[in-house]
Amino acid sequence: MSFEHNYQVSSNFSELTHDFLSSHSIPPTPVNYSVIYLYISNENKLLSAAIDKQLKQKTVITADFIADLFKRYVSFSEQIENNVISPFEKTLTNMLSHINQQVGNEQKVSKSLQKLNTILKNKEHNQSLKHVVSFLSETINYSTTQHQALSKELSTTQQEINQLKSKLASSRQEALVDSLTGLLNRRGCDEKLQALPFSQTHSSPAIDIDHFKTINDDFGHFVGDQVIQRIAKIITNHISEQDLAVRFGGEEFVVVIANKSTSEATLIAEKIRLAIEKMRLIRKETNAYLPSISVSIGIADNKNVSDWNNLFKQADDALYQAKNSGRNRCICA
Ligand SMILES: Nc1nc2c(ncn2[C@@H]2O[C@H](COP(=O)(O)OP(=O)(O)OP(=O)(O)O)[C@@H](O)[C@H]2O)c(=O)[nH]1
Repeated sequence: MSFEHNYQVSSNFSELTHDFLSSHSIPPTPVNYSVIYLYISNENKLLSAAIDKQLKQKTVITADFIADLFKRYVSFSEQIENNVISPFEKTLTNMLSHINQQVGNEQKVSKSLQKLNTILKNKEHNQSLKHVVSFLSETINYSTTQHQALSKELSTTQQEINQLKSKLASSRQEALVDSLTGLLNRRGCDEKLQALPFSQTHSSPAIDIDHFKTINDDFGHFVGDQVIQRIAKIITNHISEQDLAVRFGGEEFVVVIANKSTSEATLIAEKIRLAIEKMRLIRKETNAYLPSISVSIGIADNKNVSDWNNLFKQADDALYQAKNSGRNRCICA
């Protein structure tokens, strides 16, 4: 979906959107505006068909109906921001500056009329001119009040748009992060990797908790979750800001150590392994220590592979070897 209309076309769509909203008594909230703007510009055929059907059946277009369309057809946050919110925001900003300019002009005219009124006060004859001046003053003041109210409403909508934009930005951010550990999830990993040139030397330890099932079985899922969180923290404490720590699966983590060869990455991985081995966790309910926990780590670098997936595959193969040769160890591919 791309909007390559020039400003005039967008403004026309915007006006028609406003007309549609007011003729159906729908408040111009960002969500309602987005859906109806897409309908007016006919950029989303399915959405347009749904609204046309509703109109054909002469069914009232309700806020719930629009919210549902928004969820079904518009909820790709980047698309909404680029294709709907940003053009709307531009139009809104232009309208707001136009109206505020208008208010300024009206206030100047009103001041001049007040001066004229004071001069005319002392003149006996000129009654009809006095009437005209007073009529103009009233009209201008009324118009100023209307424009100020409109300006206030548009400013509120502008604030709502800013809130919506920051909500969209944080939900986009949330979609890239694992909620249990705060590490990147796979999607977040894919996105961050795009900024890391594969041509440089990078290494990747794949880390998997040993016998994690028994921790869940013996102490429950909640304790299992806490173990995952503590291990995630240990991993992040041992890597630098340019490196990536990813929760790759349930109890498996992948780290990308940027600009470092396998030998340097192995030193880091070994420190992580030892820190996890030393970690002592106490159960609050019983005050008893949990048995010590270990991880197995497989490490690979990108010397002989063509892409990130193959690098992770090599690290995973090395991890498999670490598991098979007794666990609680680091093995290089
Ligand atoms: N608490 C908790 N458990 C999880 C989560 N994700 C996966 N698991 C559990 O992790 C366990 C993984 O078990 P297995 O794949 O058998 O591996 P393991 O017991 O760690 O054994 P090895 O990897 O062979 O050492 C399963 O019991 C899953 O239910 C999670 O988010 N929280």
